[in-house]
Order: sequence, then structure tokens, then C-alpha cells
Amino acid sequence: MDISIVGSGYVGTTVAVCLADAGHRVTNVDIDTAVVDAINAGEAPIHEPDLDSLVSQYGGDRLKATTEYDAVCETDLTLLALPTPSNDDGSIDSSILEAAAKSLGDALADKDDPHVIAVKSTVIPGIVEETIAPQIAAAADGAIGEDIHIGTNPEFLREGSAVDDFQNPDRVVIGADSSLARERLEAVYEPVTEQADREIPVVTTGTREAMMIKYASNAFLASKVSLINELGVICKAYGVDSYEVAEAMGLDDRIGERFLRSGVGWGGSCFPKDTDALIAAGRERGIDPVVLDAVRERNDRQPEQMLELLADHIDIDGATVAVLGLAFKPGTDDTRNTRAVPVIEGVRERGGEVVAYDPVAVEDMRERYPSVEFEAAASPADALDGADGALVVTDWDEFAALDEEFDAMETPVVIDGRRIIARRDGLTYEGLTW
Ligand SMILES: NC(=O)c1ccc[n+]([C@@H]2O[C@H](COP(=O)([O-])OP(=O)(O)OC[C@H]3O[C@@H](n4cnc5c(N)ncnc54)[C@H](O)[C@@H]3O)[C@@H](O)[C@H]2O)c1
Ligand SMILES: O=c1ccn([C@@H]2O[C@H](COP(=O)(O)OP(=O)(O)O[C@H]3O[C@H](CO)[C@@H](O)[C@H](O)[C@H]3O)[C@@H](O)[C@H]2O)c(=O)[nH]1
Repeated sequence: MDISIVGSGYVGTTVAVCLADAGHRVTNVDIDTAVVDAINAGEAPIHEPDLDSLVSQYGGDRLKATTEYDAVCETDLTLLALPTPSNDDGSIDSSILEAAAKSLGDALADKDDPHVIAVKSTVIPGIVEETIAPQIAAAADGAIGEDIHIGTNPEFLREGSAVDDFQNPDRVVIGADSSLARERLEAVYEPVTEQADREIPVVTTGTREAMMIKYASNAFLASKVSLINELGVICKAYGVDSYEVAEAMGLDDRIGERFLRSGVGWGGSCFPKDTDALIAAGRERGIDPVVLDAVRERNDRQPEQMLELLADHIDIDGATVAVLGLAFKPGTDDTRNTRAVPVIEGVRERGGEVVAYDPVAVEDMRERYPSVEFEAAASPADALDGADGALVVTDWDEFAALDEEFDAMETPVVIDGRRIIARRDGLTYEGLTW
């Protein structure tokens, strides 16, 4: 099938190469010429495992990129993978999606056959049906259900394992209010599910339900981590290792072992934004989302917990503190809502200096958070050399191998926010929840 994808960031690029790999011809449309040039040159515009080799295999060939929306007319279906950031009150800002909808509609005005458009961006139910679809139809001068067929197709990939998640998903969710939208979306995923290394359930539902499945899934996972974080803090107060507790809890099928790693909390482009959007959506309809409010609050408290533990061992005022990890999770250069921000700011507010190390995320951190002050180190050893304390924020594998590097610290105090460092003699080690 000929597929166009508008927006070529973490989702748009990953989905595009994976669909090309499944045999489709894919065109990415993006306003960023650097992104477009990279893809056409066979280079991945973002850091993501396995993405480089796939983009170099298909980029400029079965996968093309362009800044021109007209390219969508040569395709059967368009996926919209545009950012949906938060407004100040946590609700979704759909303005980028709306601008793209207008450009898409203008382009589709020149297309003769019916076109299917599926929104992959995460948006609250109603936005697609009441705002995006009518705007596309108006610009295209077409009728919904006749010339323009709308669907939603939420994406569940995780950064750091995006390619594998897309190729071997736990489920595919297709939201469609017309049979043409449903049939074409099913055809998009047929070769993907055939290639997968296990049976993949394909859930077909309405456009609104599909989007709520996405929000509810993220809210559930964020809640699971916040709950284990709160249980973990209580465990530590009683001298109990929360990881031992979580391991045994996870053996209960009803609980499940995944997303039970307690620590400095969740970040990223999705859990914070999507939880806030659901809270705002609830309030908008007069519902007081007490559980989700608490989920958010527990997450906000974890970095503070880490700083309090550090202050139990050193005077942060005037100290040099090594921060290990800036990415919101390992395997990505993405620092959106990384816990490193409140951690570094907390050290600075207490009068300390920060020397930070991350294998890939320093540039992203500098661009996104120019006011967050830290000195970048070239290696973990350089960050630790002469430091009065260390805070582990991201569970990069390379941190697990650190050992004698801690001996070069002025005072070898490590507060581990991700349970990645080995305890040993000569190291003052504190786990956040163990
Ligand atoms: N990042 C994830 O892991 C993930 C996973 C599932 C769902 N989502 C959702 O998918 C959506 C996209 O997220 P992302 O992380 O891929 O975003 P992103 O910021 O990484 O990428 C968005 C891309 O859209 C482009 N763009 C912006 N305006 C445009 C326009 N008018 N026309 C064409 N291109 C335009 C940007 O240049 C950028 O390349 C969001 O709604 C997000 O919540 C993200
Ligand atoms: O046991 C755990 C698991 C995760 N995290 C943290 O939670 C955050 C999110 O991690 P993860 O879910 O692995 O990465 P994301 O790329 O943010 O993926 C989430 O958000 C995406 C965007 O909506 C969804 O597509 C995915 O299904 C959903 O897992 C990170 O800061 C992790 O460090 C923990 O603290 N403990």
C-alpha cells in the first residue's frame, strides 16, 4: 500500500521505516528540512536502537520524505503523527495537529478518490471527530464518510525499544467509524502482524474508544509506577528492600512483573503529558480525578526524596554533585520531562554545582532546557572525579559497570535512583526505595 505519514519524529520515523520494512511504500511529510534530508540520505533523524540500519536500508527508496503535502495525493492513507503538547492547564494543545489538518485538506482538494486519514497522535476523544476531521473536510472541500474517511490508530511504542515494540506489539488498536477506514487500516497492519514473532490481537473499535484505550493504558502504567514508588518509600522507611517485595508481587498474574521498578519516577513525552490531559479532561466534565492527581503528586515527590537522601550524607551547599544520566530512560537521547531536570534544579537551589554525564542526551538537554545549569562530562569517570556525591537518574547499562571510578570521588556517596549501581565496601550507597 502507498502510505503517507505526516510528522516524522519519534513515532512518525519509527512507524515509517517499520511499515517500509513490512513491504509498504511510505512517504514522510515533515516541515523540518533537516529531518526530511536525513531520511532521504538514509540517516535516522533521532537516536533509537535499530533505527539507523532500517533508515539506511529503506531511506530514499521505499521510504521517502518531503516537505510537500501534495505527496499525500499519491497515497491511499495518511497517518498523522504530530506533536500534541500540553496547555498550561494540562489539556491538549491541538494547534499543531490543526495546522497540519488544514495543509492536508488543502492538498487533498486535488485528489479524486476517497482518502483515509488516521490520527496516531494521542488526543482526547472528541478532538478528532469534532475538530480535526471537519477541518480536513472543509479544506479539501470534501464530505466525511464519502471523500474523507477518518480513523484513529493510537501508538503504544516505547522510546528506547520503539522498533521492536512496533514490530511485535502487544496489540494493534484500530479506531474507525467507516468501513473503508477500518479496511485500509487493517491492510496497513496485515504484513506487520504476519511478520511478528507471535500472534498479535487486532482490536477494532470506534475512533473515540481507540483514543481512550491509549490514555487509559498510559494512566494505568504511570499509576503502577507511582504506586510502587510510594510502596517503595514506605518499604525503605521500614528497612525493607522494595525490589524483593516487587519481585514476589509480580509473580501474581493479576499484578504482573513489568513496570514495578521503583525509583526517581517517570518522565518522557507521554506519561506526564497524557496523565495531565486525562486529569484535565475529567475536570472539564465535572469529575474530580483524585487517583490520577495522587499519581502525579507521588511522581513529583521522588526527585525531592533523592535530594533529601543526599542531604543526609553531605552538605549540598558548595558541593559538586555528579548526575549520571539525563535521558528520561535508557536507549534514547530524549530528555522531555526527564527527572534529571528537577534533580539538577534541586541541587542548584541548595547551592551545589552539577557535573552531568549522559552518553547521548547532553545536546537534547541543552536545547530543551537552556536554563538548567550543569557542566557536561565526557565520561562517567570524569563526572565522578572529585565529586562530593553522585545521583543516578537514568539506568544506562554502562553505569552498572562502574566500580573504581567511585574511588576518585571526594566523598564516595551514591544515591541510586534506578537500582543500577552495585553496593560495595568503601562506597556510601543509598537506594531510593531499598
Ligand atoms: N514519543 C513516543 O514514544 C510516543 C509514543 C506513542 C504516541 N506518541 C504520540 O505521538 C505524537 C507524536 O509524538 P512524537 O514523540 O513522535 O513527536 P515529535 O515531536 O518527536 O515529532 C513530531 C514531528 O512533527 C513535525 N511537525 C510539526 N508540525 C508539523 C506540520 N505542521 N506538518 C508536518 N510536520 C510537522 C516536527 O517537525 C517533528 O519532526 C504525540 O501525540 C505523542 O503523544 C508518542
Ligand atoms: O518500572 C518502571 C517502568 C518505567 N519507569 C519510567 O517510566 C517512564 C516511561 O517509560 P516507558 O514507558 O518505558 O517509556 P515511554 O517511551 O515513555 O513509553 C510510554 O509512553 C508511550 C507514549 O505514549 C507509550 O506508547 C508506551 O506504551 C508507554 O510505555 C521512564 O521515565 C521510565 O524510567 C519506571 O520508573 N519504572
